[in-house]
Amino acid sequence: MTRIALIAHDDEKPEMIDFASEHQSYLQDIEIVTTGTTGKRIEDEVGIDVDRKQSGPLGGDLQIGAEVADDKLDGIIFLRDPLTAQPHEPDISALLRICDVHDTPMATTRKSAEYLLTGVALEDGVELQ
Ligand SMILES: O=C(CO)COP(=O)(O)O
Repeated sequence: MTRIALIAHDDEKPEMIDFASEHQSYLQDIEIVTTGTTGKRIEDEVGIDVDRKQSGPLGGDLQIGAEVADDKLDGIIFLRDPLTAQPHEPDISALLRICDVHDTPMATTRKSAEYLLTGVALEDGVELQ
């Protein structure tokens, strides 16, 4: 089963909700893992079930990184806020690094997220509109 992670920093959460709503019909058919607050908002506002880990500052990025280390993820969409310092920056760096180590695709902007999801869906034989 295809499994992807969705993560967004606070300023980027509206963008993530918009993205998840646009692709709701595909996302509801695959497994989604999220950090805590991102996942709560996706569940409440988009209406798809997700596997919610801890909030980012409490270790959620590391929990998702552990899945990458186990090669459980087909991709990560991580809409990062490039203009705000995060208290858990070391965890974020660790997640980026482990994605590089395992060649797990990561998209950090809306447009790259569209490309990533299009590619992942194609591997499932699904053409996103
Ligand atoms: O901080 C985050 C990723 O680094 C996101 O965490 P939340 O989804 O809990 O806000």
